[in-house]
Amino acid sequence: MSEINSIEEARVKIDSIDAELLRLLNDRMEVVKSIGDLKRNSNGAIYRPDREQAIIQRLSELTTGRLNKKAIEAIFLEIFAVSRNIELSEKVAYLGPEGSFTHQAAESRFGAISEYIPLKTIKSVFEAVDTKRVRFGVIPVENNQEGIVNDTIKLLNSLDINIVAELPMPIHFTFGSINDDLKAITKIYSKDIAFQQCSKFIEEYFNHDVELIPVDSTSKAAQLASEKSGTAAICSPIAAKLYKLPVLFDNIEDSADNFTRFLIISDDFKNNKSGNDKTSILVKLSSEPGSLVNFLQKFYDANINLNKIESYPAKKGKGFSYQFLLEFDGHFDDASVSQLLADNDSIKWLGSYPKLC
Ligand SMILES: O=C(O)C(=O)C[C@]1(C(=O)O)C=C[C@@H](O)C=C1
Repeated sequence: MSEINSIEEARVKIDSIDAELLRLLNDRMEVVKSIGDLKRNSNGAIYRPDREQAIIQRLSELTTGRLNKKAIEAIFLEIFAVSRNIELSEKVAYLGPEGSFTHQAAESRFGAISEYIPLKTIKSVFEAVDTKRVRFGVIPVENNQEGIVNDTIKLLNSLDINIVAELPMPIHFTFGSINDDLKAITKIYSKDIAFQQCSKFIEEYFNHDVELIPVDSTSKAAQLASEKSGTAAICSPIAAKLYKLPVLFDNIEDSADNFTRFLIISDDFKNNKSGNDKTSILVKLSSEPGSLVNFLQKFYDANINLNKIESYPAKKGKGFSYQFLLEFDGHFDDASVSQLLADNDSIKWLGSYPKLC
């Protein structure tokens, strides 16, 4: 690229490149529209995380300039979200309220312009998907500090719903207030758990008396703090944005590795192989000596790498049997995986999807 000597000169260049980018993006969207028409005729799914991952992977291998995989992913996830809306606007339900971390996770995948429906419980998200009121649902499945979300597993077990994709997301809290002088703040709103997870920040930054007021959600906290001087909220970045609450500090949590894994769910959904996939299953095993060992032996024999195993007591008649959530490398369409899952009534396949964590 030729040398640039002034900001004005750089901006002329940027304007011309942007015009070219816009022309190319419009060309892309024409092709996307045709794919949408073809999918409508064949009743195909609009959202294909396997294809999106393959595109990002291909471009990351192709890149020679300043854009690394993370940057390519950030740009292209928004392009895909716009593409999907051009193909067909699909409704997405998530565990609300608006401004929750699940909302943030949903937006990170479905983009800013999708139609979102916040619902009060994980069960209502599953039901909205099950009754086809929405095409996709977004719910949390585990947090590295709090463990697995039992409701999610219970509902995956009882309904015919599949996992379409996983969304690992670091959980960062922000501190927002309409006062920029911390001494003026006498009340902080948030959820109990957020106070616990940000206790060092509160201790270090507030040596005067401050009242910690627990509310139902961090979005509610952001709303209250946006309305009243002398108050503040500990909330998600998206909640602060939603209620136009000025952010004074980002990432105020004690532990840098607070991390939640969300799932995107849909009914009757099967991804194609992306080349780096994970499969989740639920399996019921009788409580006899060796039943778990015998089952796990099959994974060893088939050379399949296990990522997770969690147990749940499952009530059955008078006694108890045991149910396990297993996650392992591979896709349903891999011969080794399909053989392992074949003809086994005690296994429920939950989904095969691109592995992101
Ligand atoms: O390839 C497809 O199936 C498309 O619909 C196109 C496209 C894209 O924009 O590239 C859009 C949505 C899908 O999730 C995957 C890819």
